[in-house]
Amino acid sequence: MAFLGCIADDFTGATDLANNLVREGMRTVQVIGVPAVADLSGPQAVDGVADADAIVVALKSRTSPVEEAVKGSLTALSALKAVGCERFFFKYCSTFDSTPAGNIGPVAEALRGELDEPLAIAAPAFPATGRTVIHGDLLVNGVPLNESGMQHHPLTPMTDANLVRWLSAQSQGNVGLIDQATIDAGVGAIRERRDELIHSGVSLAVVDTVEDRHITLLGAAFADARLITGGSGIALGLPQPWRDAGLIDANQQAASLGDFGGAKAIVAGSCSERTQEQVAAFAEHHPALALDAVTMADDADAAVRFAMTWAEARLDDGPVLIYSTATPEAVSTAQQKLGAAEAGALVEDVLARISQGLVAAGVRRLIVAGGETSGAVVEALGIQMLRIGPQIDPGVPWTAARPDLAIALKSGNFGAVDFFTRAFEVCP
Ligand SMILES: Nc1ncnc2c1ncn2[C@@H]1O[C@H](COP(=O)(O)OP(=O)(O)O)[C@@H](O)[C@H]1O
Ligand SMILES: O=C(O)[C@@H](O)C(=O)COP(=O)(O)O
Repeated sequence: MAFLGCIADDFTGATDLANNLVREGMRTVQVIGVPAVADLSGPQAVDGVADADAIVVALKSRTSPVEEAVKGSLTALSALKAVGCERFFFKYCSTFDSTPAGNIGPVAEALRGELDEPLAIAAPAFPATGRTVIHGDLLVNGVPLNESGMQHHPLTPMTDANLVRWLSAQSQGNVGLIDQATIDAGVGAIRERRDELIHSGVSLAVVDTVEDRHITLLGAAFADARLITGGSGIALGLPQPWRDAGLIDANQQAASLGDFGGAKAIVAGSCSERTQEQVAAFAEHHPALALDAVTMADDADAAVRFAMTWAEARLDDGPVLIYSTATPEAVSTAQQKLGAAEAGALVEDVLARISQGLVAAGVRRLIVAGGETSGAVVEALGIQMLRIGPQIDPGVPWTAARPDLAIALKSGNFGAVDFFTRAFEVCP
């Protein structure tokens, strides 16, 4: 019976979390969306659920209206409770992707209320990918979040690096901070600070995290919490204290995925700085097709047909890349013409239909870049569950979507610059 139930607000985030849990020796199943949650128990139960230590439910709730995000997350929580999970994890982005309206605060508060926990930590940092929190400020490779490129995100522009302020704007309750000095003072000091915050009426606490040792200390201090909220980094610190307390089994090996043949393709809808670099690096030596959002708006069907004709002529010769990845200036032009949400939805829809076409044309190893984009693609492909395989770079594993389809969901900002070529060398 699974011990840990996780609710992830997007699909790349869900595989990132599942990857870290697997690396820490927990048998982990990732299921897709609220419909799949209904299949967690009973005779139709998704394969692997019965033996899993952790279940990760991937939602696409990061940018949905607040009420929808809260409702979907509570539905996932009750399904996870129904299959016997005792601890819960709300996974959001290591760059805290959200708007001043939500959805991190409202979802965290709803889950905390439902679980009757007095306080939940907010722990987005993932030092292995360069995300740290110090004095409550989120840094990406040492640069404040609001200067890191994330201020230009098409859907969740992050214009303030201070998470206490950002999370307070989204929350009804009070938000506090557990700072680095307290964490360095050890588990006892962290727990004292937690109690102090609870007594002063704080219900969400941002935690500083600069190095991996902070993750270990926080994991030990909060191993008894029923709810953890954060990025996948904090999940690296939890399995060992749970094992020490006899709550989960000894270390398990991640299953290998087997062999995948067939054609290879990449679909990129992320406009993050790192994806822009990865697209440029790949396009230097491989076929790459850029799609323009404004042109798509004129005739989306024609854009899909054009991309498929282009891809089908090249798939036999090696991996191809189809991308809408664009500079902040190009994104802003498209958003002014179409509206930000409308442009995002249109591009996601076109890339999702192209992905369907690619799989129908024989692609068996598919990389998708971008969290929202991945959500749209996985939904269009009708995938219900992903089995986690080998890691390509921190936060991004290959997964098996079907016995004959390997898929890697890459967060916009994750992966080395040569990710798109190297991924196919790691591929099962
Ligand atoms: N050229 C473009 N113009 C406007 N919006 C775009 C363009 N390309 C992609 N988008 C949208 O930007 C959003 C990128 O978000 P996402 O896929 O989550 O990437 P990331 O992982 O970098 O956050 C998606 O909604 C996508 O459809
Ligand atoms: O925590 C992270 O950075 C990732 O797991 C994640 O959530 C990525 O989201 P996108 O950048 O939208 O892919």
